[in-house]
This record gives sequence, structure tokens and C-alpha cells, in this order.
Amino acid sequence: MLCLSSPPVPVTCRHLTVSDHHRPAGTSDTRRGFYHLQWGTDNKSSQLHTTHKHPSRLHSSKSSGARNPTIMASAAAAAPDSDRAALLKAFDESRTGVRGLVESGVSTVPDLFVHPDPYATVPLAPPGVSIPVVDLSLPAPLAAAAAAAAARDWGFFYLVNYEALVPADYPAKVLAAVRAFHELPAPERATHYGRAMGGGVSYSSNVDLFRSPAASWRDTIQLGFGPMRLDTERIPPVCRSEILEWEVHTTAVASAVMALLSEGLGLPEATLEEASCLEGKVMVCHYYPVCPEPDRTMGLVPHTDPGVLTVLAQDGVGGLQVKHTNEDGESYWVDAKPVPGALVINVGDLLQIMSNDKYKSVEHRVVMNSCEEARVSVAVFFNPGKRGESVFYGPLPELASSENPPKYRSFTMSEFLGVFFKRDLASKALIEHFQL
Ligand SMILES: O=C(O)CCC(=O)C(=O)O
Ligand SMILES: [Fe+2]
Repeated sequence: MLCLSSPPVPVTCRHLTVSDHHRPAGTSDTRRGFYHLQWGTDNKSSQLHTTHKHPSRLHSSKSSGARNPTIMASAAAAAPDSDRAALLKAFDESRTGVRGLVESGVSTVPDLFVHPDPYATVPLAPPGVSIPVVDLSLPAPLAAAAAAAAARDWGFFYLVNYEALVPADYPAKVLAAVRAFHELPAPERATHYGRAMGGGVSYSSNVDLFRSPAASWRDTIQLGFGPMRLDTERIPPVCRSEILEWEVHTTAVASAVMALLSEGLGLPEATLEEASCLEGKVMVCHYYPVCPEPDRTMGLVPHTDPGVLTVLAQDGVGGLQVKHTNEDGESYWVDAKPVPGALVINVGDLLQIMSNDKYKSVEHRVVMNSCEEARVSVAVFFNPGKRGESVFYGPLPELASSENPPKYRSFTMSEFLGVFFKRDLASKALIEHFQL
């Protein structure tokens, strides 16, 4: 099925780089920033400053011995761009992330993290609305039908009864280990801090810190598991073995889900796996610290995941929301509440393209809540692992017919990635770029 020269019809795909896994979605409320620096940028950052009308609320500290004095000393006036750049630099050089701000006693959300109106654009879902559940213990045809319906109608689902693939103490063990890292004493954390993916691993706050118009309330360890090999010694020791183990378990889960989703397309269950979709892997271990003013910032801005499939484990705190449009065309944010024993699975842009729009890659975001506890989540993004200039991606050829013509043109992965580097495309959905 993989094609080695320019194809007459689009064929299936191959790789993403180890750290490329997000894109900004195309709707207006998503242009404020996006998760991964390498997926592009947003040049509208100056807009943010015009919304900062209450400088006295922007920076404050209950503690005179704060660790980030520069960030907090600028309370006197809303920051012009040059000051903002200096504040960002000071924040980054503190090397302790948002957690460091909280440790130093901030009692308001600093200016850098204020989002103009995190909640304005789309309402919350009515009570009782939830993303669907797929039970992996059902007979394969039933599970495949449920997964396909969920991927088509929601782009998201809870996966339950996956115990045959994952030891009973996971994912709790990896979530606890990631929390332990982010809650290490600041000087210890700081020794790991850095934006470069040295050896395939980085720990920093806001991968797009210097490009997004507003920073988010989140620190992240990021690990590239493939196609390049990661230097395991670069993983902080306090969470190393758990992260390595979780990578193995999520791969087993993703393999099972890809089989269901292939079957749901009416194709052999090995289809997505044979297209190398298990081979490019990025894991992000997020920590969303307790926030003094949860409604003035965001944990993660609305975005879609650009790869094939995402497997997410979250702790009990909550904050993930999925955008859903119902049969009447009404859109709202649905809480993907933590469900004990459930993983959250979502479709990425590449799978939407490969499935010729049968499956949907939908926007999601993380809002801060007023819970007393910091939130931890671990997402693993599965992308095609193989690459090459003569290898093309697009709707799976088996799905295209005269009644169902391909909705996307084929493209190489370097073109796919290149789209993200073009500023003028930053506000346009990736998927639209390849639409026929
Ligand atoms: O933390 C979460 O629940 C979501 C994370 C996410 O969407 C991402 O990293 O792409
Ligand atoms: Fe995401």
C-alpha cells in the first residue's frame, strides 16, 4: 500500500518528526497560540496587550522573597512588547516553570499568562453530555463498530476494559511519577530545564512561550520515542522507569485501537499499523499547577492534534474539554471528565485525512479549575514513523472510489511539516491546506 514514486492516486502515509505533534486549529478562538513551537507561529501577539486593562491585577506576590522578582515587580503598568519579551526571558531563565511561580507565592495570574477571554466563544455543553465509551472487552466487530462511530461523531472516546494490555498499577504509576518530577524542589527541577530536545527529551514551560500571544498555565516534559531513538539517560530519574514502561503499554493500546479503527473503515485490521502509524511517537507529560485565578488563563489553548492517534491518561482533577457539534449544528465544549479506569483516545488530523473524512480530528483544550490540586496528564501522540521524499500520504486508496472520491490530495511528510513553518498559514487549518 505504500508508494515509492509519485502516485496517480493518493496513497497512505509515513512519518512525523519526533517532536512535531500539534497544530493550531483554524477557528478564530484558536489563533492565540498552540502547543508546539515547531508547528508554526502566530504573529498577532501584540493584540493581547490591548486587552490588559487592569495592570494592578496582573502581577502580584504574597511573598517578598519571591523567586521571580522581575516577573512580579512589573505590576506598575501593562507591559509594552519590549517589556513583555524581557518578562518572558526572565520567566524562562527562572528554569522552574509555572510551578515555580506558584511556589514563589503569586496570588494573581501574571500578565504573561492572561488570555483575553478564555471562555467567550463557545458555550459549555448542557449537563449529561459526555464523550462516548468504547469497551475493548467487547467482541472485536462490536468494539470496532463502537470505535468507528465515536471517531466519526466525536473524534474522541473513553477506552475502558483495556486491562489485558496494561498492568493494573498503570496509568496511575506514571501519573504519580510525573507529578513527583514536577513537584521536585525547584533547584532540582531547574537542572533539567531546557527547550532543546537534547537526546529526544526536554522539560520546559510552554513550548511556544516566545511565539504565542499568551502563555498557558502548564509545564511539560516532552519525549520523542520515534522514529529516532531517545537517550533514556536524559529522562529525569524520578520518573524514568515509569515513562519507559508507559510507552510500551500505550503502544499496545494504540495498536489495539488502530486495529479497531482500521476495521471500522472496512479494511484489514493491520492497515494503520502497516502504514507505520505506531512508529512515530511523542509523549508529553503535562503539569497544570494550582491557579490563583483559573478563569483568566488557560491550561492548553484549543487545538487539534496533527498526527494519527492520541492516547491520553489523566489524573482525577479534570479540565480537558472537547468541542462537539450536535445534529442541529450547535457547538459546545464537553468536559472529558476523569473516569477511573478509562483512557482518552482521540483522532488526529492525519487520520482524518487517511480516512477521507470518515473519522474527525476535533478541537480540544484544557481549562483551569479551582481545584486545590495540580493536574497531571500524559499524552502519547502516534504518528507514521517512516519518511521519504518519494513517499506520499493522503486518503487510503482502498477508501477512494468514484462514489467516494478522495477529499485530499497526496503530500509528502516534509510538505506536511513545512506547512507549519509558514507564518501565513498559521491561522488556517492544516487539513484545509490539503483539501481538494
Ligand atoms: O492535558 C490534557 O488533557 C490534554 C493534552 C493535549 O491535548 C495535548 O497535549 O495535545
Ligand atoms: Fe491535544
